[in-house]
Amino acid sequence: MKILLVGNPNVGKSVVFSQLTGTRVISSNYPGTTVEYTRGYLNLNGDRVEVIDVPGSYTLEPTCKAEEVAVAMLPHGDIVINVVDATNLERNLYLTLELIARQVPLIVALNLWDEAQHKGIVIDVPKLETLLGVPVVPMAAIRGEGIKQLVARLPEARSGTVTWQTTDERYATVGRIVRQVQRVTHRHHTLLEQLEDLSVMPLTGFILGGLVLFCAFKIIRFIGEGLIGFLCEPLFENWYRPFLQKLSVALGGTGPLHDLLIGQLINGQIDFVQSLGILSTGLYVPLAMVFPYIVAFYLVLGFLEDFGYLPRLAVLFDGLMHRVGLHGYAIIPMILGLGCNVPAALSIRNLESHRQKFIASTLMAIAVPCFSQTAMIFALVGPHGGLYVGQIFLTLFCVWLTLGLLLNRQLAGYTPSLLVEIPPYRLPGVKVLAKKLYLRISHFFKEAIPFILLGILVVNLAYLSGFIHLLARACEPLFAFFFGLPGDAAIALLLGFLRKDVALGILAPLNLTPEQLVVASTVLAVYFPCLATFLILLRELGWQDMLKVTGIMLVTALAAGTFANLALNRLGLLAWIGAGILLSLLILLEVTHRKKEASA
Ligand SMILES: Nc1nc2c(ncn2[C@@H]2O[C@H](COP(=O)(O)OP(=O)(O)OP(=O)(O)O)[C@@H](O)[C@H]2O)c(=O)[nH]1
Ligand SMILES: [Mg+2]
Repeated sequence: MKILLVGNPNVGKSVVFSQLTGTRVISSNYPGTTVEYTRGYLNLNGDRVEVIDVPGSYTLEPTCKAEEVAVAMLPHGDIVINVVDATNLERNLYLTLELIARQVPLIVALNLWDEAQHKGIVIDVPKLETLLGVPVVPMAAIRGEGIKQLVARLPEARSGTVTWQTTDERYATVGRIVRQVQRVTHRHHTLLEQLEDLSVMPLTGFILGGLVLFCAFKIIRFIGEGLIGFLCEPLFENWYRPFLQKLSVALGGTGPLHDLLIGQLINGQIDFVQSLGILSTGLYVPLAMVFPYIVAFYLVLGFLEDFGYLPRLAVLFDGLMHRVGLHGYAIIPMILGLGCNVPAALSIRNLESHRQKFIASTLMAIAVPCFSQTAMIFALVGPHGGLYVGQIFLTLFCVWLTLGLLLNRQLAGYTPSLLVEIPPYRLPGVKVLAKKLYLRISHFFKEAIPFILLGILVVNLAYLSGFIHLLARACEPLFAFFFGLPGDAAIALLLGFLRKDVALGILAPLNLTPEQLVVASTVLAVYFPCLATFLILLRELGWQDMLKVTGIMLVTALAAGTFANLALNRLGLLAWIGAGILLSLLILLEVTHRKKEASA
């Protein structure tokens, strides 16, 4: 038997799913969190029943890929649990009536019951049951309330009894039902609701936005540095180093096996960053350099997600995003991409048109560095001064903006306006945040550690076999001319296909100047996403478009690297002034183009 969880976006389907099956999936306070269906199992009176978490959908006449997935799933379900937002009955019942028209065995889970009570919304559940002709179970899934009743009443699922003919009649029916079952009592606005208004009003919105970003950054640094200083460093230095040193001596201090496991000794010592052995650098980079910041970043992101801040950022940035051919909601893949490009690439599916998907994928893959990469940039370049780090991110932002403006001009079509449901602010529970953090960290471990070890292995083999010298010599002229980099940096680019953080780690033993580090980090960020991201984008966009995106990446990498090289090593400020003029021209063009369009 198969049970489908169907409902509007952001009504708590994934939370109900986790409660029913014990399978953890990511839930967040914005529409479009789930874009692929997820399977789990429920034990129903001794039978193993399959439960499927279906992407959110407003209607059974699909308007985007996530909705298509939802509709395609429908014929496969034996029972459909329609999760409904009790605070938003009017909008949600439209889909319920569509489901009833399909004659599927239905049961309604009236979720967010706690929030409805806070808002003074009273719903007459028995009456709703009679009017719809299907069982209705009120619940607050996040606290596990009502889940038991839902399971107990599953056998009662049946096709409903409401009927209508035209679309207009269906709207009228929804209106009639809501009038009969719902009563809203008066109450005062809460502090959170006042904050909701302030965060999208232009002036206060941007001030609050700036404040949020500033605090987010401070907190991430505080937690990240704290974890490194008090946990990771002491563990590695006091506990792991002596063990590794003994192993090194036992292996004779040199030889292929020693190089592979421990790496090169630097001044007779193991250097966790530069030795490049699987057991030294291979574990130190992910666990002591990247992991602490990943924890910090995802903690802060998880809070902002569940609080409901991200869609408000979408509203604030809608204007800017339209200039680069996207609407505000594309800020969500960009922000997710700052964590890991893989879920970001998946979330691009929520954008409506192919044009938007193409632009968003290109911008995200090229100019949004993932947090593993960012952590390594801070670790490697940071000690040389904030100005160098700033240069990398400023260059990436300029690349993002320039490329967006260009793509928006070149690609046919237009960007639809932002139609997004803004969820209410909610104070997230600690347990919910902890679960999400756990999910994302375990994803990091599954994704990162094997690839990092593989990466280090590849580097070692490349050194041992002499391949690296061949590659370096081949790349030497090109790298020296465009980027001012030694040919040896080529191995980093080669590894960037696997993981950007290891690739950056490879730069450490090359004794690059701070300027060279900046150029190399910039090129590494831009030229290609990691393999995992590439494969997802390939599936979303298809071969032809992915080939185009790859072409754009390579050209952009060449341009960005050359620019960084010129700015740092030859022209200095002049290069930035030139870039500024070019960008201003592009923006001017865009503005006049807009004005012309508006007057025409
Ligand atoms: N207060 C309250 N919050 C809830 C409840 N159920 C879910 N939430 C919150 O509502 C938000 C949306 O939950 P999700 O499970 O991601 O919603 P979804 O329907 O899967 O959303 P999509 O995957 O985007 O379609 C999250 O922030 C949840 O923590 C509930 O019963 N009460
Ligand atoms: Mg979901």
